[in-house]
Amino acid sequence: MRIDVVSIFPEYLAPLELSLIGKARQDGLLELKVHDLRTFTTDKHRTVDDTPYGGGAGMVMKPEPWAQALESVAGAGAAEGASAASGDSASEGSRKPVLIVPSPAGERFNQALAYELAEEEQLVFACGRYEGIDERVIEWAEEHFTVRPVSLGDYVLNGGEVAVLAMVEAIGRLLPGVVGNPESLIEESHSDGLLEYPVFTKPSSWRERDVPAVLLSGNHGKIAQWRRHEQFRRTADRRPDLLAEFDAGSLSRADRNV
Ligand SMILES: N#Cc1c(-c2ccc3cc[nH]c3c2)n[nH]c1N
Repeated sequence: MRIDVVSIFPEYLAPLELSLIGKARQDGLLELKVHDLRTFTTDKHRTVDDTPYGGGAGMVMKPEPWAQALESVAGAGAAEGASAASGDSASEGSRKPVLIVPSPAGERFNQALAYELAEEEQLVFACGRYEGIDERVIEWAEEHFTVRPVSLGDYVLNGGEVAVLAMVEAIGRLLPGVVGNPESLIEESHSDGLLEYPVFTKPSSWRERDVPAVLLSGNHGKIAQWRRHEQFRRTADRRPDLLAEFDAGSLSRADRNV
C-alpha cells in the first residue's frame, strides 16, 4: 500500500516514523510519503488560506494549492506499482486512489472502515486546517479520486493531522506482516463487534487482587467461555450501542449460554 499525506504541518506526522508503522515502512510493507502543502503555492509568502466568502470567523484553505498537491500524488501508487510490476495490466488499470478528507462532518471512522481502506492500493489524506478546505476542491477531486470525508469522532480538533495519525495506525496495522502475530488482530476490541475481554499477567496475586481462577485452570474451553462472557458483560456495561448493533444471528450456541 502507498499512503500520501498532505499537510501544512508535515512534522506533525513524524510519529509515523516510529514503532510498528515506522518498521513497516522500513521493511517495505508500507510506502508513506508526507507532502508540505506550501510546496504547491506560487506566491512569495506561500499563502494557503484566505477570508471566507459570505463572511464569518477564521480563514478558508485556498483551492489551487490543494489541486496542485493532489494532482501531484494522484496515481503515484499505481504508477510506481506499474513500473515495479513492469507493465502489469492490473497496476496500469488500477482503480482510483481514495482521498480521505478528515472532517467533523465526515462519516465516522471505525474498525470496519479501517479494514475496508486497508484493501486499497493508495490512500491520500488531505489534512485541512483553519475553517477547512474550499468545498470546490472536494467536488473537483471526484475526477481523480474516490473521495471519503471521514470523522474521528464527535468532538472538534484544530486540523486533520491528529485524525490521520490515528487512521494510518489503525489501517497500517491491518496490512499483512505488520503485526507479529496476526491472531492478535482477531480477539481485539471491535474485531467481532464486541469489546475485548480483560487481560492479566504475572504475578497471579497483586496487592491482594487475584487473577480470575479460571485463567489459571488450564481448561481452555472454560477459559474461552469466560472470555466470551466478559466481552458481552463489558460491551453491555460500556457500549450498549454496540450490543444493539451486534448481529444476534452470529451468536453461536455457546454464546447463547453465557
Ligand atoms: N477528522 C476529524 C475531525 C476534526 C477536524 C478535521 C479537520 C479539520 C480542519 C480544520 N478543523 C478540523 C477539524 N474535528 N473533529 C474530528 N473528528
